[in-house]
Order: sequence, then C-alpha cells, then structure tokens
Amino acid sequence: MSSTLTIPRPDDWHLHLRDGAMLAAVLPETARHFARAIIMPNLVPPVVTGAQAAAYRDRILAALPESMAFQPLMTLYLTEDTDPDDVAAAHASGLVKAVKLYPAGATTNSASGVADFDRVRAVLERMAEIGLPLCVHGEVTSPDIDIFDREAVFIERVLDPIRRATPGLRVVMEHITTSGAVDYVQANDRDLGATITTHHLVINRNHILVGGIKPHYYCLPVAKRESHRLALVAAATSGDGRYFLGTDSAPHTDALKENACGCAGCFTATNTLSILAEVFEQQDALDKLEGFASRFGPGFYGLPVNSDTITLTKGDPVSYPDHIDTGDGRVTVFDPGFPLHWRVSA
Ligand SMILES: NC(=O)N[C@@H](CC(=O)O)C(=O)O
Ligand SMILES: [Zn+2]
Ligand SMILES: [Zn+2]
Repeated sequence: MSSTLTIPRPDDWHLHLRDGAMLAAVLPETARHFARAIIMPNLVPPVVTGAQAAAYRDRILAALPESMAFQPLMTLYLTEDTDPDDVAAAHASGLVKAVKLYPAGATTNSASGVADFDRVRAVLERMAEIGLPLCVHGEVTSPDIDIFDREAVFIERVLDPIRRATPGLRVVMEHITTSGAVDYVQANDRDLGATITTHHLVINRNHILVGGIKPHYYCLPVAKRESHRLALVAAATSGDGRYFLGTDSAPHTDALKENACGCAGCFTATNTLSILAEVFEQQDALDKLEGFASRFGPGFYGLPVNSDTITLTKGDPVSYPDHIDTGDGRVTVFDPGFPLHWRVSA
C-alpha cells in the first residue's frame, strides 16, 4: 500500500469566495492547495456584467497574499436582462469561463436569478455558438415541490428542455446530489459534465437531522439519502471524465448558520483534499483522485492541466482547525466525522 500520492495541483470548479473581509480570510484556505477555481458570482449585488467580473477578479487578486499563486476563473450571473454581447465580449477577452444559472430563489443570494427561461434564450444560444459553458444550480423552486425532489424535477422540467432547445450548449450540472443526476449524465455523452462537492461525498440527510439539527451540514442542494451519496461516490471514483471536483465551499459566519433561519453552505476549502483522499482510499480508488481533482475539470473547460504538483502523505491523523476567524466573524470548517490521515505538501 503506497503512502504518498503526487498529483498535478488540483483546481476547484465551484467556489464561493465572497468579498471584503470574508474574501481575505477564505482565499488563502483555497490558494494553499488549489491553483485555480471557478468563482461563483452570487455576491450581493451579483456579478452580472463583464465589467463587474473584471472588478471582482481584481479584488480577489488584491486580497491574495504575496507568497501565494492563484488564478480566479470568473463567471457571470445570468439574469433575464443579461446582454448576449456583453457575455460574448467577456468570453472573448479571456476574462469569463462560464455563465451561472440560478433559478430565482433557489439558493443563497439567488434573488436576481432566472424565473422565465424564455427570456434567457438569446444568451444561451450565443453561449452555444461561442462554446461558453453554462453552470447550473439544478433545483426548481416551486413551493409544491418537495425539497428532496427539487433536483430531479429540475432535470426533467428545466434542464433537459433547455439542452434540447439549445443544441451545442455545454452545461455543467453543479453540485449534483442524486443518483438521478448521475443517470442523466451517463445518458448524455456530449456537452455535459457535473461537479461533485466534498461534503456530498461524505454526508447524507441523516447527518443533518439525526440526534439534533446540525446547521453546519445544511447546504443546497440539501444532502439526500444514503443511496444517493453512494451513487455520487461511485461517479466521483469511477474515472469518468465527466465528473470533477467543485467543492462549493461556501463560507457563512457561525452567527448566520447557527440561527433560527440558518443559511445554506458548507465551508470545506481548508480540509477538502485530506477528506477526498480518505474517501477515495476507502473505495480503493486513490489512483482516481488525480482525474477527479486535477485533470477532468481542465479537460471539460479546455484549459491545461497544472504543471506543478502537490503530494499527499499518509500518516498519523492530521488535525485541521475547527474554524477560521474572519473580519465578519467565525466560520466553522466542515467536520467530515472521521479521522483524516492524508496531509498535503507542495
Ligand atoms: N451551496 C450552498 O448551500 N450555498 C451556496 C450557494 C449555492 O451554491 O447554491 C452559497 O453561496 O452559500
Ligand atoms: Zn448552488
Ligand atoms: Zn455554490
């Protein structure tokens, strides 16, 4: 049994960095291990235009400690007023790597998202033409749909019709949580990929609800039953290039999580790679971690694999801080609930 693993430096294909004091505190947690990340645009107000994305990229780079290297890959938040020409220009300049679709009201800071999908048709058609991927938060929001069914209903009622109406549109199903989403990817071999988070490989809905409500395990899409978690683990460890890491590391202060209306998001940037090594090892699939964390994302986005490497070394349990301090307050680090033995070094 080998006890070290050297892989190309990973990237994170779904990350929330926020802004201001929170950005300054969480950015090093990602940049320590990851070379690049797809940066989610759900700020308040959202990052809608190319000019806003350029300004946000500059704030991220300004917050990066001098000793660290990190490349933010920017996205635009799709609204019903998004201008196809602005999107195309932001793509052509190399600034923007994807457009993000949030159904209005589906998740944290999604109030400006899309309600009427006909109103974004022209943008989607332009994206298909120029090869710019659409990243999708795949949940419907109708109050009559059970929260555990929202991903499945989204695939049937929204995603599949959009893909059929827009041939050539490249889509990333973000943070998939169900075996149905895996089945949908399996059945569509062109223009479709999916990110899987660290936490959805680890927790099921019991972790959130059994023995008391655990706000730090609450995220959207909400974790589903164990059979779905197992389907995600199988997909992530399969070596299939359509599944890649998007941590969805989503910091919120403890005050906002441990709250009568606690907000959604798990903060996993700090210990993600150690957790993933443990999960992949448990499946006897450590050799598949490189594809999932370092190769398949660049493959989908048409970017080079990073040329430097990281090394994971197995030994005595590694401890990570249980929280980080930020100028906005404490942020709890995701607790996988099992000991971690793989430490990361350059
Ligand atoms: N995943 C989450 O639970 N929360 C994300 C939003 C998102 O990715 O849906 C956030 O911005 O906090
Ligand atoms: Zn989301
Ligand atoms: Zn997210």
